[in-house]
Amino acid sequence: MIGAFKKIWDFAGSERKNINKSVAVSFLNAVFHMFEVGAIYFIILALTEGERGTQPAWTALALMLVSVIGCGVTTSVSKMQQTHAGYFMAANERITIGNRLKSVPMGFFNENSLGEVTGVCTTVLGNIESMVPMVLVNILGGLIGTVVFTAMLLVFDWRIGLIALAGMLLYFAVLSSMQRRSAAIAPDAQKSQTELTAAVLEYVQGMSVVKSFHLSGRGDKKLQDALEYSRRSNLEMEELLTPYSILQELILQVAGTGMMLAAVLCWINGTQTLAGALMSIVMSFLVFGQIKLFGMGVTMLRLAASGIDRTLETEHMEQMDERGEALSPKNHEITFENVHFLYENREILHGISVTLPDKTTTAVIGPSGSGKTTLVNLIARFWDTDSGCVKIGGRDVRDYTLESLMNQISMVFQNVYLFADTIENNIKFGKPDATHEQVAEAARKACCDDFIEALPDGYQTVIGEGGATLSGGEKQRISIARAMLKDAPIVILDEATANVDPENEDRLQKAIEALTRDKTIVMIAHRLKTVKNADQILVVDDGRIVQQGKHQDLIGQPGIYADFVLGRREAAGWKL
Ligand SMILES: Nc1ncnc2c1ncn2[C@@H]1O[C@H](COP(=O)(O)OP(=O)(O)OP(=O)(O)O)[C@@H](O)[C@H]1O
Repeated sequence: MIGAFKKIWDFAGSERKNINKSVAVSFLNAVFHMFEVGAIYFIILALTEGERGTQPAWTALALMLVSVIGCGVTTSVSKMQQTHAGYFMAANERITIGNRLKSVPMGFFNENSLGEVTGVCTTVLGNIESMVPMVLVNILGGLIGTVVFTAMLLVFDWRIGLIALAGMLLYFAVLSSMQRRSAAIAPDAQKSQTELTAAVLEYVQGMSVVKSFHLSGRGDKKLQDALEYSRRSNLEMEELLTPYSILQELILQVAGTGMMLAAVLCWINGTQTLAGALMSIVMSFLVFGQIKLFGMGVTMLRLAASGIDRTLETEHMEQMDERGEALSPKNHEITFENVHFLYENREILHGISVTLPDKTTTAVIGPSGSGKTTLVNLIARFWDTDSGCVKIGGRDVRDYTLESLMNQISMVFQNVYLFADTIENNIKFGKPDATHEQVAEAARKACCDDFIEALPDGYQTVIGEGGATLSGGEKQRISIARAMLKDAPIVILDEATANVDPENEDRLQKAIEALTRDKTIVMIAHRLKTVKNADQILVVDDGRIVQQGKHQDLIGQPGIYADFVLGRREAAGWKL
């Protein structure tokens, strides 16, 4: 238990002071509860000793008032501190995880870990948020209450106090055995929760495929398995805990009944006054109420601790080596020096060496799966090379901090992701301090101002998650406006052709031309026109650059390029 406490304490970080305050205030709360006991004692005394008059009632009333007001104030202050501590503890951890995610290699997301991280950020941290501060207050408050009431009972009548003590020790013994056994399965219960979140997430994201293939019932096998796993592990937990809970309740009932019987017997044989006997009976209820509070806290402590373990596991995500400095190179020439790259154990790029001169356009072409995307993604350190290096302005990309590297690069993907936020904020994403005028200017250059202004709320229109409420071409142009506003000296572009109608395509082309003026451009090109106009064409095949040069050089050579252009070879996604 000490270990679990320490875990929570370490995890609380800067929120420790609020937890401290909350515990201190709940100690005060226990003190105010004592006033209640005092009030009951005065009343019992007055009733049993035949004291007439209103004095005992007034004293009891005064004590009750102090107790009620004190308890009310301390409970609300303690709850506020708990809510604050819980909320910020979880929020800070979510931010830490978010920051770490920015510098994990993209391979991390390959292994299906995204659902797991989502599960931790939602379910697990949600539990920690609501549970952790309450756990500490319950345990400490319950322990203090138990010790104080037992001590009072022992002073009051040691025989009845001993029965309470025996009941308490038995209760603790059962609790500790329950803890040991539940420790073994609590991590499994946590794991089943995160797996369920991951499965639900994947199911919802893939809903269009599920629907189009009429797969409901079969296509959701993963979800069914996750539900079954969650059901099984929760049931297992309940099956384990229920007998213990019954046994604990039984012990308290038997000890309580024993205390009552002892109180009556002591009164009958004249070794205890009637007031003393009645008071012992009242105290038996109070002391066991505090023990229950403690027991509940300890049960939750185990769950909270394993939730923290699960959360901390995500902090072990592989981080990209961050030895970099904040650099801003004078020129933006990109060089690949003998680059080898592997996905897991499969080598995809086999010793690529090439230079992309400053302020020129390089078109990368090649068959599907040849390694084009992998190659350009190495520039932005989506991955790190396995040997060799990529340089910008003569410096290895690993010499840059991720932030200063990303300041040099704008990326426009085919699959645009827009956030469920206003159009203005989506455009401002790469430059949050941009003014509205700058946003509108970027939108104008990206040829998307007309459709934005036609929307009822213009730039303040909130778009659906992933840009769901916009057409493919509109999303593309917003992402170009975003890159335009960022105005980075290197632009990496996956030229969009799919699902864009001719009118949109024309606008899209104009937007791209505006974006790429005077920049170093690397473009995975799909349009012959773009390829023809490029300063340099790289033909990638099976992870190697097999041809390099301008259109007029390559068209005359036998090889993939001429085959593509002259239609002798299938050119997926090309618009010739
Ligand atoms: N994240 C990944 N994990 C493992 N293998 C991958 C990953 N991404 C791509 N690959 C593999 O690496 C090879 C090169 O993929 P890449 O996406 O770079 O090709 P591409 O030329 O861009 O293809 P396309 O034109 O179809 O987009 C392919 O065989 C692909 O299966």
